[in-house]
Amino acid sequence: MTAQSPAPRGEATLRQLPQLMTTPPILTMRGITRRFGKVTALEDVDATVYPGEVLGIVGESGSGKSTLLRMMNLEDTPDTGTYELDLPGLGGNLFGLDRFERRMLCARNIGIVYQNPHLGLLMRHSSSGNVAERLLIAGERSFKVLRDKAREALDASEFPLERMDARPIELSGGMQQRVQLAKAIALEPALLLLDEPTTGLDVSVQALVLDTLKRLQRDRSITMVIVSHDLGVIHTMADRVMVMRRGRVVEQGLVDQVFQDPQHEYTQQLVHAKL
Ligand SMILES: Nc1ncnc2c1ncn2[C@@H]1O[C@H](COP(=O)(O)OP(=O)(O)OP(=O)(O)O)[C@@H](O)[C@H]1O
Repeated sequence: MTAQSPAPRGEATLRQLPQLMTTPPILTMRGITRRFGKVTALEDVDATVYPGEVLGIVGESGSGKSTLLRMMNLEDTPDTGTYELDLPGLGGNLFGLDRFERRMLCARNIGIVYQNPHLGLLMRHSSSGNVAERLLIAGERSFKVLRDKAREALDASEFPLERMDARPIELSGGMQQRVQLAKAIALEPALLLLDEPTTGLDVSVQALVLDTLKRLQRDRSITMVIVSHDLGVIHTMADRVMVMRRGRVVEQGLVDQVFQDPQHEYTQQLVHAKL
């Protein structure tokens, strides 16, 4: 199948990407299948992410987006499949690492922002303490360095610094997401994972958080994977998009290309529903 020949309806359309990605991918997943009892959350999914790009993953509820992101954060292991990150000192399938190795690898290299801040934050610890905790796991012990780095990450996330000692439970949803973001970027991760980071926020707050993410991406060239059911968020944030349905990737390509000229019937429905 080429980009020139339209796919028959109902058939997966995996478009040829332009030869823009000249560097090797930072993230490579192959043949990921995950079943929960009789439910197949992911079926033979491949994913590739290139340094400095933003990959969007879109699809209806239950299509497997969060399960795939959890795999990228090594929170879950598939029934079959491999996962490699092209980072110094790393080699082979990361699903083969033990619990401690996974924890250290994630603390040092991967940041994540969850839709539900309760998953990412200790709600009754201070905001700066939440960020410092991340640095502690990675081995930092100096109180001054912890405090300075936490402040720096909160500032970069456009969190109001006069509230840095407030507990997340006392903060608005938008501010809680900024604390999660600060925690996620504190160690300048090679990969930032965002699971519906703005879902549930007011539209105006959502726009502000997306602005912060875009600025961070532009200033630091952070490689990001963002999951959303909202095509607008994916369109704003992502360079490339993967469209998922029932645990499979049905279409992928450059965002403008896929949204302006969707080939798969399911993507066409998504795009037309948004218009
Ligand atoms: N721990 C689990 N135990 C049982 N089933 C699970 C588990 N995690 C995910 N599933 C199932 O796997 C499928 C994919 O779920 P997943 O959360 O990845 O979808 P999603 O696309 O992220 O959906 P949403 O947008 O609603 O978050 C769903 O049918 C879900 O019920």
